[in-house]
Amino acid sequence: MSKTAYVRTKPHLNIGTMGHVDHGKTTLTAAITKVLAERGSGTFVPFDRIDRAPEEAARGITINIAHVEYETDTRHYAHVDMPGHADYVKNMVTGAAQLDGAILVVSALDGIMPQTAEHVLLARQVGVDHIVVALNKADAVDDGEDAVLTDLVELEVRELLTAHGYGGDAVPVVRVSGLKALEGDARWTASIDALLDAVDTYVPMPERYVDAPFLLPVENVLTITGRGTVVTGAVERGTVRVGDRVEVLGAEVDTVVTGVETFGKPMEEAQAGDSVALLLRGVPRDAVRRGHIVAAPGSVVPSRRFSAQVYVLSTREGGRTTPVATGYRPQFYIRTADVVGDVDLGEMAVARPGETVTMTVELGREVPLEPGLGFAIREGGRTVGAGTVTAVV
Ligand SMILES: Nc1nc2c(ncn2[C@@H]2O[C@H](COP(=O)(O)OP(=O)(O)OP(=O)(O)O)[C@@H](O)[C@H]2O)c(=O)[nH]1
Ligand SMILES: [Mg+2]
Repeated sequence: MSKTAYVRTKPHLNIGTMGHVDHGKTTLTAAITKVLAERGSGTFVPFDRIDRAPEEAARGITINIAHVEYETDTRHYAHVDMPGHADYVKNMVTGAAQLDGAILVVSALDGIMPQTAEHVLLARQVGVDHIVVALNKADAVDDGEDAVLTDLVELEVRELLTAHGYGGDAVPVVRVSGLKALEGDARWTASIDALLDAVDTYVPMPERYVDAPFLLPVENVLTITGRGTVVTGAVERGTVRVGDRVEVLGAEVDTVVTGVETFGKPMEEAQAGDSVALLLRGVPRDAVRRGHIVAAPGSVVPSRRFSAQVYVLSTREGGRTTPVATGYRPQFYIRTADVVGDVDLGEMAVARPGETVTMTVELGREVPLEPGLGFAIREGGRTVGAGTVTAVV
């Protein structure tokens, strides 16, 4: 089994598609890989390979986010295709947490829909600072009367972005057709080129904390027969190499990294921002779970209590219809972890939908926490709040 090693020749960024169900995220993702494959940089990943990641078929585990990789002239990208269904927001939260930028896909035919707004809100909350808009299905609107409607959709999207602090006037909005580009239509292939140019220029290279102690939140755990247990995820900070000692917080095991890969290619050193798979020596498959943290030994201390600033989603945004009070016990999505927590609102006592409040939270188990860390609050399968840790108590 000879595998070509990953050679770092261009800066690496993590981006992804998000947006309402059926607005064309997966089609656009496939189209991007096709257009770039034809330029000679990357492999075409057809639609049905994105919606159904090979891992999902082979192992019967649910990987609700599909990763593809591609290169433009200046950058190497890992791209996640976010599912649009409300049920999958949890995956969006954990997937979006590692995004340096996002492509918001909005159908020019339908305009802003509830999940368009929900994804923008979540993106803001998990720290995605740059959004480029793909006004998709532009092929299906004719150049006459419909053009006015498309202008209105564009205006509406810019307003939505501004309302969430994205400076909507400056955001690139590119009219594209993923479907026609996939069919090889020259006009629409050019629209994908324009979209990629917008991503290349508008999404800046983020600061990578490569000198900090290594930390990787575990997204998935797999077993490779004959090799051992593999964890996957994005390196949040630091670097890791084969032979490095690490600890798995949550599993409370110390181990050694015996393999580092990205997109199936072995790499000498993974660094902050890379999506990787780590082979861990002698760790039983069922000892490690999504939500655990692989870190440089002794570099993080998990805790249970923190104070936070939280925005309680309004009813219109899909949030609760009634206020929350002290004693409220929802699920907290922190990095890739999903932990129950007790809310104490102090003197405020209640928080109404649409309000921003401070609260103290006591989690059901310890997780690594630090000021500035973003999280989502979910209840009965929907997002009801989004917050930021202000202090670890
Ligand atoms: N006319 C037209 N139809 C499109 C375009 N892109 C996607 N579609 C169609 O829209 C439908 C949804 O496309 P998908 O790519 O599956 O949408 P999605 O956003 O990934 O959907 P979910 O993953 O289910 O949220 C399909 O029938 C596509 O063929 C486009 O550019 N033009
Ligand atoms: Mg899809």
